[in-house]
Amino acid sequence: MSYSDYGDNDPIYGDDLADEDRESRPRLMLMGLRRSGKSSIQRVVFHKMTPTETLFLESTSKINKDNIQYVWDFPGQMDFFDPTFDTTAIFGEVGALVFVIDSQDDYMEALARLHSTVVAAYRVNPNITFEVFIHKVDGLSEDYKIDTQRDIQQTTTDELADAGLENVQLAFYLTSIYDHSIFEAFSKVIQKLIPQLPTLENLLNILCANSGIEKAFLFDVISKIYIATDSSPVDSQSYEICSDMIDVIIDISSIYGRAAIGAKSQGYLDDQQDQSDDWTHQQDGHDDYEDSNGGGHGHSQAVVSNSSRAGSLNNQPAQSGGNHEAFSVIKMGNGTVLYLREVNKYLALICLLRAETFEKQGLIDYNVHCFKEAMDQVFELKRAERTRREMEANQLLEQQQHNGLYGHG
Ligand SMILES: Nc1nc2c(ncn2[C@@H]2O[C@H](COP(=O)(O)OP(=O)(O)OP(=O)(O)O)[C@@H](O)[C@H]2O)c(=O)[nH]1
Repeated sequence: MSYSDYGDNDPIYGDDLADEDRESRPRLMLMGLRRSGKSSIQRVVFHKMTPTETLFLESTSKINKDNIQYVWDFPGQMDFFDPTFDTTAIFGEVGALVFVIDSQDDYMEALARLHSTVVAAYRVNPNITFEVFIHKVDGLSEDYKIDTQRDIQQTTTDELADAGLENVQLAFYLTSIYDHSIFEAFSKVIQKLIPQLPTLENLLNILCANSGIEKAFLFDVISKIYIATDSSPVDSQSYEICSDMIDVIIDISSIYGRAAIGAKSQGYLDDQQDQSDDWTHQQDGHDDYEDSNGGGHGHSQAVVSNSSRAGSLNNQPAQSGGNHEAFSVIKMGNGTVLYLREVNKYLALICLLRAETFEKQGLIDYNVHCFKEAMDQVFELKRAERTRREMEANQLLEQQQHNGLYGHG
């Protein structure tokens, strides 16, 4: 198993997903014209492919169901008006439909295709959330980006209104695989599909308010998508720095190992150590996480201190007992502190706070501990609910068998 694999487990719901739950997980569908960048997005976000490696991706010829991350990549040339295409089966189960538009190309054909896709999908399943990625914006100037987004947004909503679908909501994102924008956009898309989101946001709000934390993100460590954040506005820089912290911690763990990190190491990072934009991968067959080097964290003079007990953010297999306790603090030259604590095997809490606030570290540690307990309860409730449903189904079955026996008698 490579570091980038989740195995049969789920980053949000944990290790013990029932088959039924796995089936009913929200599906995310990537659609768009040929060469718009669908496979690249999937590979970069979920499989740690480097953006430059995507240059050699072959065209997708059949639906690529990425069961682990519940993302389906559709071939660009697929024609769902073909009578053999079962729209009910395809769109019926979908949570979000992400339509990718190549902004570096003439996008008129893509807009026509987007329109027909939305109309067809909405007819089958009005609960789908429609997300439009205006993609490959790395090649556009800032002004041109804004103009393109305005034009695409206007044309699409006008055409939908003309078709009598003014109630259909579309969200638009400017994305590129060459920076954080694709991860941020995916975070927002995934969050809409998590039923526990309001509870998680509330818990994060309470944590921030009681600990003087300025911003808190709950990250899926492997994909670096954040699945929840407190309700203060997200600025891209905060997201980027927290996302880069994951790279830093994984790098340091992989270089110095758990022993050194467990003994609370301290060191200085500077920009010079971070020349490479290239992410390299290692495998040891044990761990769930992928190593990555670099990632563009350009913040000079940061003091790093880590401690990790059985942490799966490092290169060692998690120890028995499930005590996932990777913990790390980075103090930056500008007086900001980054605080990371592993919540479970897949999720990490990363907070941004002022150095003065961090003087009360005991309070923050305690509040984070309470947050982790509350998180466990939220997902425990989901498991309990599932068990209850199973018991009810079994009882119903027994009842029916019982009645059947009487009927025959
Ligand atoms: N500049 C730039 N190029 C990108 C970006 N994303 C993807 N590409 C390039 O676009 C080309 C097509 O990408 P694919 O991922 O194969 O496109 P696709 O939509 O899956 O294509 P089909 O499988 O034919 O449907 C590749 O050469 C990628 O490197 C991006 O954000 N910026």
